[in-house]
Amino acid sequence: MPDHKTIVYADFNCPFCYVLHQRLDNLGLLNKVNWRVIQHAPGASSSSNDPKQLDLLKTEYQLVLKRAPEIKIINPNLIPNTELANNYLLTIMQQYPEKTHMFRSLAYEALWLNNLDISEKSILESIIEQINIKPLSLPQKFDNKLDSWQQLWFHGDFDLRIPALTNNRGEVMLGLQNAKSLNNFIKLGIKNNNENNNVCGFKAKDRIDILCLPDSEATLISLSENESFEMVFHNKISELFKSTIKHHPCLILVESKLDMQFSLCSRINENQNITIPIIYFQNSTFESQEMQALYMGASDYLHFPQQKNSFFERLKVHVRYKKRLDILANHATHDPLTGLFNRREIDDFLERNWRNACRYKTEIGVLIIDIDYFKDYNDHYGHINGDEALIKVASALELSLFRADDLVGRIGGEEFIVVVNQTQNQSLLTLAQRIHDKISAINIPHAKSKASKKLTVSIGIAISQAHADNNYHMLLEYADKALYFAKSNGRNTSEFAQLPAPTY
Ligand SMILES: Nc1nc2c(ncn2[C@@H]2O[C@H](COP(=O)(O)OP(=O)(O)OP(=O)(O)O)[C@@H](O)[C@H]2O)c(=O)[nH]1
Repeated sequence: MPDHKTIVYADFNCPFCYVLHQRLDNLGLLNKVNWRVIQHAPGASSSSNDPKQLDLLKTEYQLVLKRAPEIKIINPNLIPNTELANNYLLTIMQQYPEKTHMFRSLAYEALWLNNLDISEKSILESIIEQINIKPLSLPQKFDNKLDSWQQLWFHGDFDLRIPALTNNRGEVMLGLQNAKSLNNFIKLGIKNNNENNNVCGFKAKDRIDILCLPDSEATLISLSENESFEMVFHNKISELFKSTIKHHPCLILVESKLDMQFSLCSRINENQNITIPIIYFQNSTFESQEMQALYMGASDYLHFPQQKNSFFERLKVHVRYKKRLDILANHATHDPLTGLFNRREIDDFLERNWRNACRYKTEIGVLIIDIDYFKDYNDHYGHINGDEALIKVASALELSLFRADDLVGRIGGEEFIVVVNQTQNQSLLTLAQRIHDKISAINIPHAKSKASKKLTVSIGIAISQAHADNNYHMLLEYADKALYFAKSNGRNTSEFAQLPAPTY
């Protein structure tokens, strides 16, 4: 039988998550769960020793002492940002899977027993050294995997709480549970929710990236004392733009004097993946440029002197709408089972990239990946295990891609697609082989397959120089034909099709 593990969403900097981790370890249940690290305060750019947050942490710490007296824990004097630690963990999961558990335990203990700041590279490297791993270079691509876990947690039924446990029937158990509840949920799939108030109350601060003059900065800081925003100030438009791409703040705030042409609006709005409200403000009573700003794509234009008192409330309204929009956008573009892009988003992506490739006369490649004998798999193991296999295949596909601008999506049923820009025949063949290898490595038994004892896929590959003569639908047709040949040739293999060269 394929294993169907419980998924745990947790952060390194949450005391309930640490204690749950240790409790599962004591119960011998850690190998029965998939531990997915997320950031409970994803906007926070650095570690924090803000007294209010530390007070909250102290309350949580005292609760943990009562609820888990068997676990050793101290109350650290800072709340580390966990982005880097998460990246290390994911890299180790991929490159040294057998050491994942050791790294995770030591990183947790560094913070919760030794009061070490695990946002520091040197601390993480010393942990790596302890477990005999050479210094790691962190591949950029893994950010996407962390993002997808973050999104699955964010849009799941977890009420934005951690630790959150979920099984493959979609049942959810929140908080630090006692041993009996954990055993029941993880081993038997029975849910009792005894301690569901033991969740991390550490609330994410919404990040705002701001470009303004020093006077305005001082006033904003003084006005924002009780606000739940993390404000990150910049001196230059280029810096603000780079930071936006990297951190995806909830909102961008710009003093209109510093971007008189509203150039930031065009730069941000050109990039269709970014849906961040841009708010301009003026800190003077000079003539307002409101009309022009709104025309250029700003979400609002505020007059600081007159609207000082309601300034932050107005920003909060924009953030609230942005969050609602993000949730809807996620539903519209992602497949709910695997978290991959859905058919609609794949079509949009192909359309956009085809146009670009026509302009630059580059080649686009697609791989259509279809699981072999999946009907027999479902019939033999049941639909729930079938769903779990689809999730694992999706994850293997994501991990097969190395370039940030490649796309992987679920076309429907047991069929997936990978789209690769600026590519060549040989690179696509190499990628297809990597996918076969990754699927083989996840090792899902398939007793009813005639191709192998394990679950396998067939892949149809097509490549074309993008040109006004052809279009991406033709590319998909060719990939489909190639897939048909791969199926006819015994499955668990790839076939290649090249579209005819353009005629002019
Ligand atoms: N568990 C599960 N099964 C699905 C899902 N979507 C489609 N399927 C199943 O996927 C199977 C696809 O079967 P077929 O199209 O006959 O293909 P196949 O059995 O994989 O055979 P070949 O592709 O020829 O190797 C069907 O049984 C569908 O019910 C899903 O979301 N979850």
